[in-house]
Amino acid sequence: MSGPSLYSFADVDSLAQQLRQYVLNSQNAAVSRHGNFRMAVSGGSLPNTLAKALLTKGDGSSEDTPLFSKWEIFFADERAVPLDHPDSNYRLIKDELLDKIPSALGSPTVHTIDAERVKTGSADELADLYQEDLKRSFAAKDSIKVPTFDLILLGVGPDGHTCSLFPGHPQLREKDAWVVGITDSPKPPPKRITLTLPVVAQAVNIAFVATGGGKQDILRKIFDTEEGSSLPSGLVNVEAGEKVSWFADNAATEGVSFPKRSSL
Ligand SMILES: O=C1O[C@H](COP(=O)(O)O)[C@@H](O)[C@H](O)[C@H]1O
Repeated sequence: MSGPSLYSFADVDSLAQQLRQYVLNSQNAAVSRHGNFRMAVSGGSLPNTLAKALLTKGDGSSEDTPLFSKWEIFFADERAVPLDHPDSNYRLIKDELLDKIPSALGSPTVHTIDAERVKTGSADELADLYQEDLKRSFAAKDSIKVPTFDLILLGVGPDGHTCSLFPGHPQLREKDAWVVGITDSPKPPPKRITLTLPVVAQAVNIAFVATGGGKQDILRKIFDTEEGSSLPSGLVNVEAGEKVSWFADNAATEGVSFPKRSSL
């Protein structure tokens, strides 16, 4: 299997344009395969860029139209906070994207963390409940070892974390569970749930979005050093290879020697 693609664009607007094309290609292929589009999203800076990509007017063709009523949105990771809390990844995607989708385009089905149990449930209980939700969507008829998302959209932290999989954390080695809880996230808030690495690597397509000069050091580490391939984001590159695309701007890729592409 060959490696990931690293796309580098002049600015966030050009990145958003290409990200739109990539997401809609993925949507169109998924809808032809099985009638809907099952995607997992991250929090952090991603929802803002994703909204830029999806809320702009397209060229009006059927290939360039988001079919939101066929979308099922899951979370690559979520913080164990109420859904209206400022730290909630759901709240972020709701504020940035979901609330701004014109009603004529339909609305996605969104799979949130269990809102009733979020305050009192342990991280493990919340992870189990979310895994049950995934089972209902992905394994309703068959028993499957790992769910196959059509697309997973990821961010990367300055330490190389992605989802809520942090460097050196035991959850990174999880092989069986689809979703795990964590109570000691080095980035606040500490209590979270996250998809596991085998679930991320199984997706049909996986895209990282990394913008701004603040991502330079970590991108250099991930793409140009041995050490980078053992960080959580680097492990996604290793495990999923050519299924992985990185959407970055030139500010983030400055100084990265790994070959860059400038269009899809
Ligand atoms: O805590 C988190 O951080 C990562 C990276 O966020 P960014 O702001 O550096 O893009 C994010 O992907 C993850 O979903 C979030 O929970």
